[in-house]
Order: sequence, then structure tokens, then C-alpha cells
Amino acid sequence: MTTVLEKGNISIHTENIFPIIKKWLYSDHEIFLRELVSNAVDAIQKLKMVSYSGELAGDLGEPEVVITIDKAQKTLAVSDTGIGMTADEVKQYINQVAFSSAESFVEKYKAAGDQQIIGHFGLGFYSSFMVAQRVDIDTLSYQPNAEPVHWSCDGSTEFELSASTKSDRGTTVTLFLQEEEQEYLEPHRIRQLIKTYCDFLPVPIKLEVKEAASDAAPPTEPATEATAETPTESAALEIKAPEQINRQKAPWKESPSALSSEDYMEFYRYLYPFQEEPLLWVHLNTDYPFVVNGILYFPKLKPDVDTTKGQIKLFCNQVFVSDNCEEVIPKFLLPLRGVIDSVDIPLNVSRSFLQNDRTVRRIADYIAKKVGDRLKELYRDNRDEYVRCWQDLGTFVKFGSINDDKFKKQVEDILIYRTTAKLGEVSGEKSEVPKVEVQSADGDAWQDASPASPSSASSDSPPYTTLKEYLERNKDRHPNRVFYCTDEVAQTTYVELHKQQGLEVLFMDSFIDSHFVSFLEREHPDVKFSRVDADLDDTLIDKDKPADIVDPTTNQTRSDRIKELFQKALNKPKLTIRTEALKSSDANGVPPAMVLLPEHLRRLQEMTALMQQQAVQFPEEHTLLVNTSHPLIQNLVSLSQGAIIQNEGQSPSAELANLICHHVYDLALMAQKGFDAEGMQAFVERSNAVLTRLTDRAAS
Ligand SMILES: Nc1ncnc2c1ncn2[C@@H]1O[C@H](COP(=O)(O)OP(=O)(O)OP(=O)(O)O)[C@@H](O)[C@H]1O
Repeated sequence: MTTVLEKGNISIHTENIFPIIKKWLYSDHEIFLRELVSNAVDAIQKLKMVSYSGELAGDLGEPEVVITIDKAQKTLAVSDTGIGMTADEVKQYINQVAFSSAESFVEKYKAAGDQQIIGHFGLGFYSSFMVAQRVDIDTLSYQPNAEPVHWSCDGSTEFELSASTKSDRGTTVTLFLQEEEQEYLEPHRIRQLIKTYCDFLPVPIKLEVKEAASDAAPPTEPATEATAETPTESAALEIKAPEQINRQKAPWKESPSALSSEDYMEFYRYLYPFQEEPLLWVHLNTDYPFVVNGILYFPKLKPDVDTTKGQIKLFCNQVFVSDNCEEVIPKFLLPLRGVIDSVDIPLNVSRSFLQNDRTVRRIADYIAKKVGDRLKELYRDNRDEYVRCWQDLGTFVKFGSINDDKFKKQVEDILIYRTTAKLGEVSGEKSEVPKVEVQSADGDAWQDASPASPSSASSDSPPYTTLKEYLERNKDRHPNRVFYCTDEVAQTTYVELHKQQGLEVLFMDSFIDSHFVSFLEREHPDVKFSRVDADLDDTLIDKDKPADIVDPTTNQTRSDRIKELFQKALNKPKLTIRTEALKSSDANGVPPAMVLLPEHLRRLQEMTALMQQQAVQFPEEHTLLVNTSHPLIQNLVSLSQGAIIQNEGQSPSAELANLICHHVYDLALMAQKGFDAEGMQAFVERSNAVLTRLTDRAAS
């Protein structure tokens, strides 16, 4: 019979502590395992410290934590090979420290009210009573001549301390599970919990399952004679050899120089299986003025990415805290993935408190700065790669620039845009390569560095430019004016027209770009941004073309005639018809007509659509620019010659001219919007009618 050394009462100030804890953490009972395994790993780390200081007489042994499921006993035990406790330490740490930390946990919970708490951390050892009706501790201290101690408590405030039979150093905490908590006897449940919370703890965590032979899964191979023997009491228990169930290695805790690219990739695949490979990563590694370690990955962005939901995992000392650390990292970095580990992020606080915490804000700034540094480093060292990733990186960088002033300043020199300019070939051009400040490899020293190659990356990749370079290159032709395109396919006619006249167009075609153009305008109030289809620059128009008088009696010019022709044919009061002779080396190279929508009108339209959460409608007020230099338009005038199209009694030629006016307008409109069913039907019918008439004429 074991001798009871002491029976006592645990000092308790908060009445009914267990009902309170149970109520608050009702959905989070599972955290008990995280707390017990963390304590076990702490005990092993403490033993190491003792050993370093030379206080440990014997061997350190193999550090490991073993979780044992005993199905027959309905117990779950967590054993470690750590520092252990003497009877006095059990009294002090378990009866006093553990209980007072549980009490202070409850106090903090009360203070936070109904707000969501980030981690439920710090409840510690007592969290085991959320799932156990009785908890035993058997422990043997590392200290010379220490006696093993047994502690037992049934969840009341009374405990019992006696001698234990434990013969090896360390601590075993055994939970006698409550009836409704039997799920923790299932190996897959324990595996899942360890994978979630303790996967990266730096000690092997093993799982051992003891079950009655009859409960065990049938053997895959026929029983051998030995196993088929009459079961003795011990043989009736099937004990599977402990298997390690945590990954153990936490790459973010290692030095970046110790990891290869493949190590980073492998870790990404481990965290986010079946996902596309990331573009690049940033290894966070600082001890001062706060401790932050982590690896952040830039994934490929999908246009429908939800930038409000984070996927970065938050850890504290390698123990998983939360899948979402929206309060800890700047909003614009939420699409990043990976791990952040910091002991300096307060965990038993509400999320709103966290947002206003000074250290957390400084950590967020630090992370943003490291991300900016990484991008600058890539820009400097591997411009081709930077350009290759830009489609995805650009979204982060632009979003970050809009949202974070410090980040904006950091990356403004590395914001690039795809351009129509043939860089390197532009006459006598030697674009100035912006200097980029990059953190040196060995610490916080900063140096100016020029990118390895000029803006145009390698010859076969599309050319990219910075805004500064663009403005500089075009300062004589169109000072402080930027032409841009948002849809390369739809706006191709306009882009070609600009290109032909040597006007450089930037492609601003990612989903963030409409906001980004407004942002750039605020940043550069003296620069005007016009989409290629907003208006035509004077350089595109042949102003010297003499006005052709076609009717000496009325002094009507060819342009007046064309305008009248279209006005009558289309009969759209809100449509402005403008006639211009467009410059071109090849008359067929520019379109006969274009639809223009003034920049301010288009943006107003987009804004309204956004606010009303509707699709953008193309406004009826727009301009049809008819190119009087185009042969088609000139033929059209001849066709209608003599008889301006009348609504009634039209001649066959006038009718054909009418149809062609509609057709030219529809073709021009196509670059701006698609047809609805009715419009499409009319377009097809008219196309056929025009072709029929033309073939009739040709055949006759
Ligand atoms: N497996 C163990 N081995 C040795 N000592 C332990 C073990 N588990 C708990 N202890 C001791 O009991 C104390 C109380 O544990 P408890 O988990 O309640 O709080 P904590 O670990 O100190 O703090 P927290 O869990 O809030 O981080 C620990 O500080 C430690 O000294």
C-alpha cells in the first residue's frame, strides 16, 4: 500500500474555477494536449540547460515525449525525459504556480469579456481537468538522490501526494478521461492534434497505443504460432511500438544560410500541399528589439483572391497559435503564406487589443520592411526573375503602396510597368537605371546597388519600365502625360495607333490597376494619365490636312458631310460625332472609326458601378471619332454622293451607306463593350445585308 505523504487543499481564490474554465473553453477542450506537451518539452529544455551548467551528474539520455493511449484503462498519459520534480517542487509548481496561473488566466478572460481571444494560452497544466476526471503525476527529479513522487487530484481542490514507483527521470502526467471525452483515446485524434499544435516542437513526440488484443485491428498477416498462443495477461494487451508523430524540424528557426531553395520549397509543400509553387520567400530572423522568426512565401495570386483572409500561421515558441494573424501583419501582406513565430506577441488578449499593441505594430512594420527589402534584393540581383514574377508580385507591391506609406517609399523605385516601347532600341536611349538601396547580406548595413541589368530584362521577355523612366523618355513628345491600356485585346486598335505614331503605352491590366492609376495621380499631381481610348493625343491627328469643300453652294466640307452622314444614319442624340484625319503611314493601318470615352466619364462610371455593386455599364454619352483619312470613309462619302441619306425614299446607294455607318459604329464599339443578344443579332443580320449588297453590286 502506498504511503500518503500529504493530503492538502490547493489554495484557490477564484471560486468554481473549473466550471468557469469549462464554460469558456467549451469548444476548445483539445488545447489541454498542447499545454501538457509544451510543459513536457519545456522540462526537457530545462534539463539541457542544467546539463550545460554542469549541474547534471548523469547522462542526458534521449530527449523524447511519449503520449500513451491505454484503451483498457481509458487513460491518456504524457511522459517526458525532462527535469522532473521533487515533492517540494510539485507542491510549489503544481499546487501553487499551476493553480495561480489558471486563476490569472480566468481573470484575463473575464477582463476580455465577450471578445475573441487569440490563443487561449497560459491555462497550462490545469487545462487537463477539462477532459479528465482525475489527473495523476508521477515524477522523478534529475537531482541526486531524488525520490519519485506521485500526485493525484480528482478535479476538486484536494490533492494527495505519495511515493511513486517511477524509476526513470522525468514526468508522466496521466489523465483518467471523462466519459464524454473518450475521443482522446483515438490515435487519429491525437495525431491530428499534435500535427496541428505541436508539429514543430524540437523534440520527438511519439505515440504509443495500448489496447486489448481483441480491440486491435486484425493483423494483416496470418498469426504466427507464437502470437497464436493462449493469451497471458500481458499478451492480452497489444502495445504498438511508439512512432514519432511530429515533424520536429522548424525551418524558420534555422539560419537562412543553412537552408537550400529546395528546403524552402519542401517546407511550403508541407504547409500547403497540392498548391502551386510559391514565387519567392522571405526569411524573418531577428532577436532585437523583439524576437520574430518566420518564413513568408509569395504565392501566385488568383484574380479572385480574398485579400481580407490571411493564411499565415502564427506560432509562439514553435507551438501553433492560430491560422490567422490578421492583427499582426499589415493588411496588404495577408495574401502571403507561411509562418510567423514570436514570443513577443501577447496571446491572452482580445484581437482588438492586439491591433493596438505597440510591439505588435512594430513587428508588423518590421515584417513589411523585410518584405520590401526582399523585393528590392530580387530587383537588384535577378531582374529577369523579378519581371517573371511581376504579374503576381505587382499586386502585392501596388496594394502595399496604396495602403502603407512606409512601404510605398521603400518600393517606389522598383514599381515597373510593361510597355510598348522597344527598350534599348529607342533612338539614342540610355535609360537611367534607378539605384536601389538593399540590405547587405550580413546584417543591417545598407548599400546602394544598381540592378544587374537595365530595365528591359532579357531580350525575349517583354519590356518593363519604371514610371520615372517613362516620363523621362517621353518628356519631349508628351511631357507629364502617360498613356495606358487596361485590356490588351479589346484596346488593341488604340494601342496600335499610339505605337504607330511612336507614342509609348503602359499596360495597366491587373485587377488592382484601376485603383492604382488613381493612386499614382495623387502621388504625381502634375502627371496626367489617359487610357488609350479616352481621347486622342494631338500627335495622332493630321491637323495639316486641308478642308475639302464638297459643296460650294453651302461651303460644306468633306468632314461636315461625313458627320452629317453618321448623325442621320445612327440617329443617337447623346452620341457625339467627331471627324478627324488620323495620321498614318498606311491608311489601312488605322481604323475607320473609334469610340472614345473621356477619362473622367469612364472613371465616374466605374466608381458608380463599384458603389452599387453592379457591372460597369457603357454610357450612352460617348464620342464616335470618324477617321476621314480612311479609304472606307472616303468611299462612303462617294457612295452617298449627291443624296444625303433621307429617312424615307432612300436610293440603294444611300441605303448601303446607311448600313455601313451602323456597321462602322458597331465595329468601333466592340473595343469598348460586348453586344447583348439583340445587338449581336442586329450586327450579324446587318453584316449579311451589307455583304449581300456588295456582292450584288460586284456581280452586276
Ligand atoms: N512535465 C513537467 N515537468 C517538469 N515540470 C513541470 C511539468 N509540467 C509542469 N511543470 C511545472 O509546473 C509549472 C506549472 O505548469 P503550468 O503548465 O500550469 O504553467 P507554466 O508552464 O508555468 O505556464 P504556462 O502554461 O502558462 O506557459 C511549470 O512552470 C513547471 O515548473
